[in-house]
Amino acid sequence: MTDLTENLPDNFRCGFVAIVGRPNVGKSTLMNHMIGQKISITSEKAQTTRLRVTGIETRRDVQYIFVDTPGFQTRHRNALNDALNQSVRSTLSDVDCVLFVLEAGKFGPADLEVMALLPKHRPVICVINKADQLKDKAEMAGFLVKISEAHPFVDIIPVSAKHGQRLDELMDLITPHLPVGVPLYPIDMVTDKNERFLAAEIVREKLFRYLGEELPYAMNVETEAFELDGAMRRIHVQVLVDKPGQKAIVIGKNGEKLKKISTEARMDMERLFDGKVFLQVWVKVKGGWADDVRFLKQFEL
Ligand SMILES: Nc1nc2c(ncn2[C@@H]2O[C@H](COP(=O)(O)OP(=O)(O)OP(=O)(O)O)[C@@H](O)[C@H]2O)c(=O)[nH]1
Repeated sequence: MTDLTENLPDNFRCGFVAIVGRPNVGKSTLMNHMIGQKISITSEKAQTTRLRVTGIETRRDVQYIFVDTPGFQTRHRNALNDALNQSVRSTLSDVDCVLFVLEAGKFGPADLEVMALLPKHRPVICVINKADQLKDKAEMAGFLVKISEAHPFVDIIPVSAKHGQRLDELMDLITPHLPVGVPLYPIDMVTDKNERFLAAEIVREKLFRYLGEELPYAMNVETEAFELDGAMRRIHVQVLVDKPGQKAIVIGKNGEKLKKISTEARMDMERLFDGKVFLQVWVKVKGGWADDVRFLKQFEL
């Protein structure tokens, strides 16, 4: 274990940073690039981030602890989305600095809804992402003026998360807002999420990849069991959907879709965990006739 306090500069800073913004503005991409490693999953489709993911980046005199929040939901009102919105609110009141992410040239009703959640007593930096998509410099200048009038941001910075542009500058803007103090995490740690969490994230990423537009909106993925059997990891991941029809879509004809998803997920897990994995993926309908019939399809891989 790394000694956290050895050779630390006196003015070392450490604090929590929340990343908020409407779905698809690039929050996950931004965090991944700032911590230099892929932890949180990204996708072309909106709403891929269901759980808060913490990324940690430690530099010579600062430790940033990033909290990636789910997209604020306005279109689909249900219990899950209400809970997600509540989680955004409570995250924002707990952190030292908030990054409010927008997409260059776009500032619509969904952005305003998120903006309404921004805390008054916390520093908020406006990050204008996808700056690479806006070729016209004059357009960016006008956009910056419009945004600066919308909220008392402590800073506004255009970046490109995908291309890693101006991210070091952004991190320098965050630093003074973090309190002086020792690092809360070991300096070589990039995430506090364990293998159990990562297993579900990997299955979720495959579901997004292979279901595309057919993806059931209210899907939830959880690791139900995670056991070490010698050097082998035995992992059970459960996919919860709303309706029996959605279950059939996830499984596919003759179970082929789920088999493909499970196989690829297992291979990724074996690479990530550096060992053999026995993976079972279960699809379950919540709240319907199938609630008690837990089992639908099971694959031994
Ligand atoms: N051109 C361009 N595309 C980007 C940039 N940053 C992110 N993207 C793309 O935007 C899409 C959404 O990115 P995500 O990081 O998944 O967005 P998110 O805000 O975390 O999305 P949710 O999980 O739905 O809230 C992906 O296709 C990214 O590749 C950027 O700087 N430039």
